[in-house]
Amino acid sequence: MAKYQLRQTMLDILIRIEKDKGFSNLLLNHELQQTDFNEKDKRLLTEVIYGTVQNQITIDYYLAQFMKNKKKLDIWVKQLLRMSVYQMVYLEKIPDHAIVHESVEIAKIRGHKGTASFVNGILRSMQRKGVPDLSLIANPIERISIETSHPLWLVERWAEMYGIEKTDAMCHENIKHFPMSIRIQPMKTTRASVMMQLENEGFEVEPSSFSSQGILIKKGNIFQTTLLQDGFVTVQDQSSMLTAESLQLEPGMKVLDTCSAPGGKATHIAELMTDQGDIHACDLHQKKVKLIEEKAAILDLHAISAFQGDARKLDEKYEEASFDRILIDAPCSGLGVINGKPEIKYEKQPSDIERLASIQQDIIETAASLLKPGGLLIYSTCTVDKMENNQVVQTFLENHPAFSIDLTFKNELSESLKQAPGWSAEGLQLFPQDFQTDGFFLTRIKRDT
Ligand SMILES: C[S@@+](CC[C@H](N)C(=O)[O-])C[C@H]1O[C@@H](n2cnc3c(N)ncnc32)[C@H](O)[C@@H]1O
Repeated sequence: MAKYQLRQTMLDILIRIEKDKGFSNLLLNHELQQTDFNEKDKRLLTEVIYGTVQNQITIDYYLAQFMKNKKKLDIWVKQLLRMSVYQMVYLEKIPDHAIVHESVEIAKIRGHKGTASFVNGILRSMQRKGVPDLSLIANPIERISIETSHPLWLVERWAEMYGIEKTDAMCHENIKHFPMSIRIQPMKTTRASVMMQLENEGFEVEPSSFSSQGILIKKGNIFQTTLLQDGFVTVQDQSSMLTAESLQLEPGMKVLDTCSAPGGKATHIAELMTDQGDIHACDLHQKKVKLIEEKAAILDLHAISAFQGDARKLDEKYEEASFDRILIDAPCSGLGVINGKPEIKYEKQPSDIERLASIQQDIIETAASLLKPGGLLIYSTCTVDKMENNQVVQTFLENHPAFSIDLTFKNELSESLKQAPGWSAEGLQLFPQDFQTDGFFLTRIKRDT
């Protein structure tokens, strides 16, 4: 193995995340499959990559205190400094002198003596002087932004929409470690037997209160079992399980899933219909249609037919009032999944939210016409933003008196969800801090006539 291989790999991944705007989880999974690092090193690699990206604004604030000359750094130098600071400030297990030594050696290999001494100077002064106390930042918006590494515009936007306290809690939750959740395939196994198997293998698990198929994994790595590849379980955030759970599905129904890839919710729909019925799963991108098919195949589900299509034009493919149930799990800014995909918070701009809200509006306008009278439609997103959630739904209802919000789905949920703080006249906004799930919005709409 080449010298400093682990840190060099960390650095290469961080450079790619910044250059290619790649998703850290995808790049990391790919890398972990390629390398022959031992489990301990793989864990450290994961921790440093996520931690460095997750805390980037905080780290840059720390670094700025030690860089007199504000010259623009090469990407690799910037990322090397960031990952070194992450390890020095956030990880206790590695001594600072070892981190500084390795970083300086890597700087010598990748750059020249001058770069190495620049890196050495900054890291040694930080080691000597320590980092500034962020709680002393007087402006609360700025403090939250720097403490939790969320861009200022986003903190301002959330504070305006949800108040400063909720925003503070949400931003802090977004940088914590969340337990993962899985959904069992109930036609192949039971929740009790999967939980028992996992416990026997040393996992810590808990039943989910969101779905009778859900299991929370508090400790253990599900990817090291054969349960996923054998199609007994699939990974799904608990919040997402609420969509199919709230559709009042029955075997034999005709269902449309307008934005379906990679098929997490379509397969849940099929399971709740005991794989009997007609599930039309649409996605805009042909290559993603394959993902839906693969997920259905692995879970042994056959009632789903996946196809490429634009949800804004589905009225050209189907007659009005064709479906008993419709799910619109709309493309969105993803500001609810910052915890697992931290780069989202740096990449999204207010203009993206406006653009997406307009697409969401077009999708709901078209898809709703395909719902039968008496039928139910779920509109959901994995974002926390009123423009993409409450406003899209409100505008739709204003223009379509034949539809109304059916908040009775609240009564079908668990006691804890009934008490969720995010209920409004438009539906349920889950905040990450409420149940340690993705930030997620859903509502149920009924076609009355
Ligand atoms: C939030 S994801 C869906 C996740 C999926 N429902 C699941 O549970 O696995 C949104 C999906 O909408 C797709 N999409 C974006 N614009 C679309 C459009 N105009 N019509 C149909 N699908 C679209 C994206 O390709 C993406 O796969």
